[in-house]
Amino acid sequence: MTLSVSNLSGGYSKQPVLHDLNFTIADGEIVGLIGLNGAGKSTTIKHIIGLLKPLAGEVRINGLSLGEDNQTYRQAFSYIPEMPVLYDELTLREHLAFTAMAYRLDFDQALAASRPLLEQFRLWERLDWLPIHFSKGMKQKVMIACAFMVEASLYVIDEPFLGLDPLAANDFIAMLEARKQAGASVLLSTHELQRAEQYCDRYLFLAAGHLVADGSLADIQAQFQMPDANLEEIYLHLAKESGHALS
Ligand SMILES: Nc1ncnc2c1ncn2[C@@H]1O[C@H](COP(=O)(O)OP(=O)(O)OP(=O)(O)O)[C@@H](O)[C@H]1O
Repeated sequence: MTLSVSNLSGGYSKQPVLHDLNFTIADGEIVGLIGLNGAGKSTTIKHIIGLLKPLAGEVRINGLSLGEDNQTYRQAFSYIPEMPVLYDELTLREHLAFTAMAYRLDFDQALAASRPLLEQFRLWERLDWLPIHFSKGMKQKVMIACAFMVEASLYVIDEPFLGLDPLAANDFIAMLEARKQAGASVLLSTHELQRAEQYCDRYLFLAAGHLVADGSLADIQAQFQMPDANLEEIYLHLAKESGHALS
């Protein structure tokens, strides 16, 4: 089991935003984290990556909690934030070198392994550019390139498609699938439900900090007795059923 979240309650103050979440992600699984604005997707992610401390419960990656072994825990996952976070004074090459250092990778080897991805993203010839010269989508690609330079057990990705053109979005999905084939797990928050159906094995539906569904499309269709509905239809139904309380 790559990720296990047990009885997690948490948030930004003593008042919890997340309420008793329980879920797991197996090796080689791509799981979509879904919910309306404010449902708690980013907050869940912040708990998994150790930016927030649980008020109750725990998160384990490969069986370890952050408190048990900080270094091993942090090196087991790679994270792509919702908004690109780049250092103005570092070039793309230096961003990659910085990532390699954080994960104790040999930079030349890691860069060589990342070359196909950087070429696909048309960044290979821009290794010495500074972020100020990159477009929004290019900045997002830099974040993806840094995250995928690492062969992590778990990729935690917050809204990856913001700013990506359709070609880059397809390339990105192909990358996720390649890592999945290699046994890695992915937890990815997204509002793009139609696209999520192409590549997610399972979905976690969050509503007002509660986990209201966890399963494959077939599981969720059965749970809500909507056998022919797609993910978006089920989601809209859920949102309306609860009088828009899913926020
Ligand atoms: N830094 C913060 N301090 C206090 N409360 C916060 C903070 N960030 C988010 N929240 C609150 O936590 C709740 C969940 O927010 P979160 O960002 O996790 O939602 P989300 O599902 O990721 O939404 P979106 O789809 O808009 O990105 C919301 O009520 C929000 O107001």
